[in-house]
Amino acid sequence: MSDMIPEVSFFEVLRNASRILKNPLPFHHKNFEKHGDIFRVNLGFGQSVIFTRDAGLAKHTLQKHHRNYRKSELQTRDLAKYIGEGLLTADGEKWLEQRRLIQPAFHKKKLEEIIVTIKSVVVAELSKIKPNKTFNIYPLMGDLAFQVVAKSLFSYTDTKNIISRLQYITETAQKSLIKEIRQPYKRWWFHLNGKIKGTLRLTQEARDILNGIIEERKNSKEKYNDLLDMLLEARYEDGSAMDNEQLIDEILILFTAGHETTSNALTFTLLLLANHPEIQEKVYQEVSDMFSSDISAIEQIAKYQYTKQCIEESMRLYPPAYFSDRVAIEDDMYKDFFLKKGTTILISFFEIHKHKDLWKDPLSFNPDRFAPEIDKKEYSDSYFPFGAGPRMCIGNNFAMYEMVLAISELVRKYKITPSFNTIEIKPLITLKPKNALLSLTLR
Ligand code: HEM
Repeated sequence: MSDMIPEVSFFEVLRNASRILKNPLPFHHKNFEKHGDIFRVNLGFGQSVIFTRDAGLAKHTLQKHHRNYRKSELQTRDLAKYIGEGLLTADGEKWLEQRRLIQPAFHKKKLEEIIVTIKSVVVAELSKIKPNKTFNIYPLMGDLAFQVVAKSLFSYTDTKNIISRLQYITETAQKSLIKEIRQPYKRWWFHLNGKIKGTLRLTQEARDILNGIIEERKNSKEKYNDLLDMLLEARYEDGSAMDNEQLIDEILILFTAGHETTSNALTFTLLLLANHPEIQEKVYQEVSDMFSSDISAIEQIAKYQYTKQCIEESMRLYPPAYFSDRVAIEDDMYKDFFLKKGTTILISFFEIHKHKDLWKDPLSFNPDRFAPEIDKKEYSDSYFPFGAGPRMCIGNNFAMYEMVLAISELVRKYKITPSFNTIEIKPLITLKPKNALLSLTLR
């Protein structure tokens, strides 16, 4: 039976191999333009992957027919190697059990309890800015995002050096993983030269550090109302709590899932605001007006609507999680397309977010697309910065709170000017900014 899906030959893949390794996005785009919104890439040796920028197929796999799909081994087994089997990397029953257990800690009402911590970390990190100098803002946003997750978890642990060490280990493990995924043919060499062993040693060190923090907290009579307390108090249906090993897996997952994505989104938003002074001015009007009445962090988040729209529009143009994948568990149909059991579908959020049939003037930065008077239905089926369906990002509200606070604090204090020509991207596991050179002058 023909599945009706046009195919990109293995020869084409080989011919473009070095370009794909550097940056696969232009190859994807060229093929979407040539073949339409769904095509198959032949990877040789009987292997193939379906690529899609069909928003309907994205919804089909992630939401409407999600029971017929699981994540690929790349997103589960490979990623779990260093960060363990937690929410992001687990599948099936284990995932569902963990999601039910952890979801309440990320509920908006619960997050309000840690918002003061988030804001104080944002303010402390931004105080490190040296004004009137051109510098790369990306590392600062990386530190900010890591500190926010870490302090939300362990608000009152004396952890300054410990947190830096955990950040170093998380980032090193991520870099090793990218190397292994991008150069699978060199895996034997990474084993031989001790790179893989070295990374595993580092992640074991992180696990030992976290075990110490958890034990200390369990033995303490104090209540801190931070994420760690919430995770320690969470109970499975049978009344039991997570054991230390599972808790450590989940903490490492929160570090990994919550830090690079957020720092990418923050950086891209700042680059776009630098390039669009009139939009930056509108954000400044919003945040400087409100601040005169010295409102609380939670009120800031509610009121800084235009700031939020800028972040949403930035994640449309530069979605930090720029793709996801799913594998069909059983044969399935989508429209006239046959999706055979075992087929891997790679969903390009990057392409969906810029599809000319879905967005007007798709390449322009226009935060008004997300204005409150616009009916959400107009874009909700074509906009996936946090994914969709039951596996949608658990930290979406957390991330939005953090980003609104960071962008508003920054724009209120500084005028942002660009020291780059065009915004360049580095598509790795997440979509990273390449040249985040900015100059910040005190207002
Ligand atoms: C701008 C920031 C963020 C973006 C763009 C983002 C994006 C995403 C996306 C697209 C997914 C779904 C992946 C899929 O279905 O294949 C996801 C899942 C997840 N995210 Fe986020 N995320 C962000 C911030 C955060 C934060 C701050 C946390 C936690 C503190 C977090 C924790 C998670 C977890 C645990 C999952 C797995 C959920 C599950 O499978 O049940 N993320 N994220």
